[in-house]
Amino acid sequence: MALKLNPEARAVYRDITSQIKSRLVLKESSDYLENFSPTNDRGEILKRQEYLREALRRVKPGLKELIKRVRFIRFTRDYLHDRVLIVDESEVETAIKLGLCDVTTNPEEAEGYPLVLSTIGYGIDVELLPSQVAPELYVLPLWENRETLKALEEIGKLTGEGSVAGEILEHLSPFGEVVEKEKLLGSLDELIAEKERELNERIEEKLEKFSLTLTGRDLVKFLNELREGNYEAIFSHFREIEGEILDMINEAESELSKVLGLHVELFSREELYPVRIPPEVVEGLRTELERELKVEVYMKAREIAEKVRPLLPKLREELSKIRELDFLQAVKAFTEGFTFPEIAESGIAFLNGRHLFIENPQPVSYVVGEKPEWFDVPGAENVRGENVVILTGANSGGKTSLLELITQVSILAHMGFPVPAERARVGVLDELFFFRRKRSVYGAGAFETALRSFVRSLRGKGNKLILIDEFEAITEPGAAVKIIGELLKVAHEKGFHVVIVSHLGEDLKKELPFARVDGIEAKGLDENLNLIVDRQPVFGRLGRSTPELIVERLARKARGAEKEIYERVLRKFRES
Ligand SMILES: Nc1ncnc2c1ncn2[C@@H]1O[C@H](COP(=O)(O)OP(=O)(O)OP(=O)(O)O)[C@@H](O)[C@H]1O
Repeated sequence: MALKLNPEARAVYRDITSQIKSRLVLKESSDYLENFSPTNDRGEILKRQEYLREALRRVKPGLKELIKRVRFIRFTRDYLHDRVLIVDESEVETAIKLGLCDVTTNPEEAEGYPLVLSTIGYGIDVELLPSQVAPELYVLPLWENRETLKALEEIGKLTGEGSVAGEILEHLSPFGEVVEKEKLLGSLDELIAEKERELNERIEEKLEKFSLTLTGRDLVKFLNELREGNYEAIFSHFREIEGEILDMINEAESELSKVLGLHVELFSREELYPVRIPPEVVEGLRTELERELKVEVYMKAREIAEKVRPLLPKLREELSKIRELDFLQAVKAFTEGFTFPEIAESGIAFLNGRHLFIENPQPVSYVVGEKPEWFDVPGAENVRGENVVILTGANSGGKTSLLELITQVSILAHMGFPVPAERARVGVLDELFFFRRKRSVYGAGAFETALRSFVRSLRGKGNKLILIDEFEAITEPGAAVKIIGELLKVAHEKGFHVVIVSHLGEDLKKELPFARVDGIEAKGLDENLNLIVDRQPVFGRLGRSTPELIVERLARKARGAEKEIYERVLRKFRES
């Protein structure tokens, strides 16, 4: 069952999960976090710990960067309008069910489709399988996600778990040729216009040179031939240049043919200069190229799909594992330096716990309930396994922060996560209550609400940890001692664990012999009159309050009559 959290404990849980979520690369991975919601099942906690201990080792430096390159490859079932499938009457139903393209039994209806597939010999032979009818649907998503495949391959190497992505990439590589051709087809107009321009330029150059050779001696020869009526010689002169131009045209065409992978004849032989390709010829070429390419793409895709299909289940598995890896890298980053707590029957103890949301916190060691043998911090001899602790001490000493830290450690432990401490032991809880001090609300309404929440937390049985931040602020001190005293007795009788922040430590201690009183103390004042606080509570000792320290400081500094008065006040403090 889930560990029950009251609203303020739940808010701490939310803070923790949003910290982890902020370290995820993929939004989808946050689903994983839901498997780790706090539980009161000891076996489950231990199972999660065991899993995380192992799994967090798989996270290696650089993993996050690789995960950033991964996109989820979606194979969608599209209806392809460029093909028809000719089948036998008996196969029609199955073929239509594939839902991949038009289906017919009549070969005549196949006209107009660039791609004709058939199970009965009227086109490219296929079996009624998606991978044969529409192999592009397998290959294209993979081709477009080569970056993801490369990342998966590297992740496989990094984690040592291997990957099928490398093999898939190898199979895919021949697809590059047809993709190149598709690109070429897209820029056919520019390609041809460029060739046309280039060719005209070369012809023009040739003609210019030709006109130059005609000057001088050639001109005299030419005139002589003209006079003699030797037209044949004149024509041969021109034919020579005509031949050269034709050579150039042929050369240009064979270059284009090579690029397009198809024999083309584009330039008119009638009009040699300027050469010009009529638009309808370009269109004709485009149609032909498109048709050829369709078949080529299909054939290549089919060949590749055949090889790649058996690898897809493993690829899917790898992709879904990416979420897990992403989750793990986020957890690892968040829990850097944390330790897995021992899971015990009850109570909570930790050494050098570090508050999650205070920057550079002073580490604090704390224990509620049974004291582990390793809990040997200074003053630990004053800890006697008390279940109920009253936390007292200086203003802004860190009392609230300590309750928060206890909540954080408890929640993380119940998630099966490591906790921010050097060592920790956490008893399995059924319920965790955290009551913050209600700062701005005063009056009977606030008191009533607070009292009701407190009492409600004491109902029933089970393992409970109840953390209460200064209850008396909303009632009179005298009444508070009576109320808190009785309620803590109930908690004690029921074996619940309680930490309550109170300034009434002294009075409560008299009422509650079973409780321990801890104190967070100011070590003194710095040169700016600021308190120097030791965040580590002193076990079994009331925390000196701030006013006392200030009086002490003034008493030390003052002279004469004033000093005497300060000392008298100070003595009053010391008496109690
Ligand atoms: N372990 C710690 N290390 C460093 N700073 C801390 C630590 N604990 C608390 N602080 C800082 O001390 C300040 C006061 O803390 P907190 O509010 O917990 O004190 P408090 O004793 O509950 O105060 P109040 O008497 O007003 O209720 C906060 O700014 C907090 O960030």
